[in-house]
Amino acid sequence: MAKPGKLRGLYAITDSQLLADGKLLPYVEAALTGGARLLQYRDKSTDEARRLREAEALHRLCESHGATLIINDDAELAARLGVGLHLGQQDGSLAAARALLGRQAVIGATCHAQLALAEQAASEGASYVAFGRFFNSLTKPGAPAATPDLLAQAKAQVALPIVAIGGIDLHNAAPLIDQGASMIAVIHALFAAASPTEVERRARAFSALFESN
Ligand SMILES: Cc1ncc(COP(=O)(O)OP(=O)(O)O)c(N)n1
Ligand SMILES: Cc1ncsc1CCOP(=O)(O)O
Repeated sequence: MAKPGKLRGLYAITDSQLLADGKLLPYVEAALTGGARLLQYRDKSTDEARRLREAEALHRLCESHGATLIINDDAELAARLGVGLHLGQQDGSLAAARALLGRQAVIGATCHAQLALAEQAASEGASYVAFGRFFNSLTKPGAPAATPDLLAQAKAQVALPIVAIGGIDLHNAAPLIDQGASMIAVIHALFAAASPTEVERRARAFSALFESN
């Protein structure tokens, strides 16, 4: 199981469009330097060789910053690297992923806006449950909408760390942490930046929100 405290803070998620043209590694390094504690490699392409190369490079970066790497969707790639995994509702069995990756692996589950999905994920061995989208998301506009009060309900009912995702930026994140989110997952508000310096500044600002909460 993940150590207490490991699953708290800024959760950065990569996006292949925002991080094209050689931006992936410098922008991720900046996010980690700025304090991101988890990094999810989210790449929907079918280029297996590139995915393996990029995931390996991200794994090295995460290790050098003491951060946790999570692979989106792909349990085989997570097993190959010995890292964590995030599964959506259509991405295969969480219990099978737990059996494949072992007790120590961080495995997260998408629960949209449904507490029942979170309870099920907990019973199947999830390490965290993710709710959202909470706001308009440029990355995934069609994701089911959730409201912040869901986080307080989840905190009372589900004994796992809670991730909030979807349209979160530096102006709307704090109330989600107040309501019970122990991680804030961000794509656009972190990586749609003009330079690595700006990514690092944003990551520091997101991370600081957890110090005052
Ligand atoms: C932390 C986190 N929460 C939710 C998601 C969404 O996962 P999913 O529903 O599988 O959708 P895709 O990301 O695969 O488009 C996530 N990736 N990370
Ligand atoms: C993957 C995902 N799942 C629900 S919303 C979302 C996108 C989050 O990206 P952004 O922070 O840009 O809204």
